[in-house]
Amino acid sequence: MSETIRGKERYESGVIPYKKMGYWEPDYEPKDTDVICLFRITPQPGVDPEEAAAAVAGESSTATWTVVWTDRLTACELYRAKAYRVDPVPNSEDQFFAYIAYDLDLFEEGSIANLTASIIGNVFGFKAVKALRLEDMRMPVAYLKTFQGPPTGIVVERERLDKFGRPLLGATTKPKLGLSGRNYGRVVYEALKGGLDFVKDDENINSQPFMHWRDRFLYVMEAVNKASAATGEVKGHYLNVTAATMEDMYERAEFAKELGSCIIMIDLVIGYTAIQSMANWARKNDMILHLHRAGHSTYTRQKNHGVSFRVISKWMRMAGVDHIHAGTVVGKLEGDPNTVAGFYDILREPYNEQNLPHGIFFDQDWASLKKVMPVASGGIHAGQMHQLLHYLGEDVVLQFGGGTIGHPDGIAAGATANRVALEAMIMARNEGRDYMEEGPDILQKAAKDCSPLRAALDTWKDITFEYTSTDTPDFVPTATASS
Ligand SMILES: O=C(COP(=O)(O)O)[C@H](O)[C@H](O)COP(=O)(O)O
Ligand SMILES: [Mg+2]
Repeated sequence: MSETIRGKERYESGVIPYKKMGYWEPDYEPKDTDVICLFRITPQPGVDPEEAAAAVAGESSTATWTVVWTDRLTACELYRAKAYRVDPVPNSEDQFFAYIAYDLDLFEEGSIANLTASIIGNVFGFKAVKALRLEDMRMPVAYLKTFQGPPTGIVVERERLDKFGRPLLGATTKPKLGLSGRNYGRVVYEALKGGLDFVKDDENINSQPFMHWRDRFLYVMEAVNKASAATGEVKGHYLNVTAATMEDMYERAEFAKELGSCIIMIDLVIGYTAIQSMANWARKNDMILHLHRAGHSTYTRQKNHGVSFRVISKWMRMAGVDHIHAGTVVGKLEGDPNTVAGFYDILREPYNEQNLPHGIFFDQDWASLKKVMPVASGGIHAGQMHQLLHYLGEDVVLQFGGGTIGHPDGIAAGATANRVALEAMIMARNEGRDYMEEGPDILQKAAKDCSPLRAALDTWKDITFEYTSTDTPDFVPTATASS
């Protein structure tokens, strides 16, 4: 008992050994081949920020709580992570940005599981810190080259779909649970026939008693094929293959392929290794891989603790997904314009320059890894089309679940409203008009010739989910990041 209290007192009085053990090196110059992490650290009261940073460096690399003689049997100077810089977080009393560099030799090639077991393995429960958030990472090109990245990428996806120059349109089938296979297929057919490019399963649709997965796949693909024939366009439905085991997921993915689907879907909750395995499968089978970020808010939402979604975006581009849900700005789920723009930059750019307002702390060369198509989904509707195009750009899937299936005149009308609104906005953009400023007028004009759009605008006119101050980053980043 007395030992435990002494241990706690050591933390509270700031006497923790990691700095002395060599995990704090203010003169360290990170190498091009180092992995660099930026942590937001809230040290326990009384713990010196440099000590806390050294503790995080230690526990996320080689250290334990005391000196071990076996260190001397290793190249410990090389393998120790180095905390080399600590800056106070502007406008905060007790938070610090800590920069930590890790040698490339600490990580197995091409394994997100191995990377994360170090970087987020133990440190988040560490007594030396009250809270800890992984804000950003700089991946060295040498390390990125050991990952294969997205199986398809934005360019090839557009070529396969034969759709260019506009965002793609999708919808999540609703209600989330309960439809039988045949009714489910009807929703899919109507939405595709009405003008959408994709429909998708919801994150929690797998193989429940009301609709087993094979029924879902059969009815959905019948709907996709009929809609393609009726419209002359390539159509798709993200068949969610998420299941309890890899064997089940492979079986479902194979069946999707056999039925001619161009895309399958997985949920983030299946885990990093399972995602990488499904990416390999998609690569071998010429399949687009859609990822729903189910579960991420449990660790991405709090601004002082957890992992930023920009880091998850990086890991997923490396692991290899083609689509990832990345926020809407104007929809029902949290995300301010700048932070969401940062996620989209990470997914779509070949090279990210440091952009502190977007939350991007490091220059990042993506080493030719393909681009991931961001998916905007959650509480969006046709009346927001100008805002969606303005905030999210052209390489994005705009996905309207309630905003298609909740249309008063039915699902096909909901889909048509979205397609007409999008095409009106794209035409305005192509004519060089300020579609953000003129957006509402452009939509009203288009609605004169399109009664489904008229009904959509009348139904959802007032609904915009404004972002609130709690969703904005709680710092104005002024510190210059080094890389
Ligand atoms: O079912 C929906 C949206 O339905 P609706 O369009 O009816 O709101 C998706 O699961 C969420 O968008 C996920 O959120 P995110 O995309 O932020 O991960
Ligand atoms: Mg959903």
